Amino acid sequence: MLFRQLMKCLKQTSFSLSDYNTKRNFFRAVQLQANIPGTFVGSLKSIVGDANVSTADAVRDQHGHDESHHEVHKPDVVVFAESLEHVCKVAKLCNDNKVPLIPFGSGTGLEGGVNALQGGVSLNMSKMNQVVKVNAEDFDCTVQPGVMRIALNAYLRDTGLWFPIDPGADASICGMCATSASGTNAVRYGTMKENVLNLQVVLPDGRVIETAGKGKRSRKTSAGYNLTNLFVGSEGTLGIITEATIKLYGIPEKTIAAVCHFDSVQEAVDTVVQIMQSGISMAKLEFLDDKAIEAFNKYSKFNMKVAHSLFLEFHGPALGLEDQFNTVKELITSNNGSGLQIATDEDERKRLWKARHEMIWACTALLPGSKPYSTDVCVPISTLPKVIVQTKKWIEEANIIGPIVGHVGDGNFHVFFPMMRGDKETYEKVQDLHFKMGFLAMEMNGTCTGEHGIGMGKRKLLEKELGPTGIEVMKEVKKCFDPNGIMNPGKVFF
Ligand SMILES: Cc1cc2c(cc1C)N(C[C@H](O)[C@H](O)[C@H](O)COP(=O)(O)OP(=O)(O)OC[C@H]1O[C@@H](n3cnc4c(N)ncnc43)[C@H](O)[C@@H]1O)c1[nH]c(=O)[nH]c(=O)c1N2
Ligand SMILES: CC(C)C(=O)C(=O)O
Ligand SMILES: [Mn+2]
Repeated sequence: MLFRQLMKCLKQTSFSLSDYNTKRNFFRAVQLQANIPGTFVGSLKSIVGDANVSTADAVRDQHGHDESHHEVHKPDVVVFAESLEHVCKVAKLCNDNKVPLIPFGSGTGLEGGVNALQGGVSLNMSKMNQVVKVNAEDFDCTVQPGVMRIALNAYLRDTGLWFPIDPGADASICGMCATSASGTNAVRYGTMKENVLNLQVVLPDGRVIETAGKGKRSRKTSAGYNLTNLFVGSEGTLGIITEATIKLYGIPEKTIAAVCHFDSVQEAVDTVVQIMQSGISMAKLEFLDDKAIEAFNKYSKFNMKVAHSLFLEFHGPALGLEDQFNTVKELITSNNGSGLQIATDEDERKRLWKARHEMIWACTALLPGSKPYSTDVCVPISTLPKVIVQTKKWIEEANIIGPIVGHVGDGNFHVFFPMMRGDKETYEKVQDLHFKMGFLAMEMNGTCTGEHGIGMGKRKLLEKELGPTGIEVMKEVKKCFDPNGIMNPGKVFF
């Protein structure tokens, strides 16, 4: 009976929200904590030392969730790796005993990537935190998995270089590789996919590979399959990233930030589309709707006009930057934009962007005591006005709080839904909206996630996005790297 129910769930091609929830609960019911052999924890201790193994409830709890709304799933044990050798031996031990292994970067993910759905070992990489090498003359560097984005930029400051990919959160660079993170600067510098030159990866059986070949860091390669980008965005399901070689950039000579406002979403987003179509190389091009500006003002103590707004930033040599700015200014005016204000002063700019990066918390604060549920879709830029206008209509119809904030220069945007724990009615409305947005994005030839990944929250949407054959091929790829299915089980696919 159970088997038949399972097969029915799996075969269904179309689905509704209630099917999805039934399916989720069904899977949850059959998933037990990993059956860890009695001697297993002792073996872990003999590899990494007693002090680097914890079964304490608080530590397991901390490793059983990220910053998302997804419910906590604790690992059975947390291991802190201090070296490549530790990682290889722990992976092999887990593989030999068929125990789930979940890499843990800094736990800032937004789709439940680190949650231990089937228990097992959470492998915390934070103690491997050395910058291995900076090749300033080649604009690249190699880092261990525990190196954090802000620390790396502080380390690089004297070289005049920086790593611009900025998801707002202070995440680990290898965690950012694993989720293919991006954020506000992607419109100019790309995402992690465009910025990783090589990765050192430990496979579940303990073998080590460098995805572009040992020590390789050329800007271009057409040598064989692109294993590097197979691991970028793999969300800990194929192997453990133990080093990343990434591109660096010169700190821009001049930076101008600006803000302007619009009466309608359509005019604001039309302006974005026209700026992008004019070929101007924006560094940041962000949209905040009126509701988001309300939250922004309240949380970060600004006094901005409450209207649909664009936050813009230009990077470049002083020569020519003002011309670019003036062209953008004309486009803003021609779309009835108003209140254009510029910030060239560094402190002012930092305050503006800090407040932008805190929008998830600003929106959460609209409902005291709530937790954030965030969504993330990305569409071809010309379809963006239609998708945002429709999303806003759905939010209004559902009568829920849902400010819209986005990296619209990339066609990517989020809705932040503050949610009270246990508020089933709102949760169902939000789940429904998250599906509708995902489907609409796909209909417009976009994706259900531009930057937060699939994790545990978007597995069903991925099935729709790739279709059965696409999913089947992805599963075959996983099998090739991880035949025992120990790497972060239950993520990306069911
Ligand atoms: C306030 C705020 C704001 C934002 C974001 C988060 C928060 C809290 N994010 C999400 C952010 O990008 C994401 O949190 C990081 O890329 C994940 O890095 P962690 O080190 O925290 O990985 P974390 O520990 O959360 O792990 C994430 C996934 O990667 C895997 N993983 C981690 N380290 C690994 C390793 N060494 N090897 C293999 N797998 C590994 C994990 O198993 C998991 O599946 C985001 N993102 C974005 O793209 N744009 C944005 O604008 C934002 N904004
Ligand atoms: C969902 C959030 C945190 C985000 O990605 C952003 O603020 O851009
Ligand atoms: Mn974002």
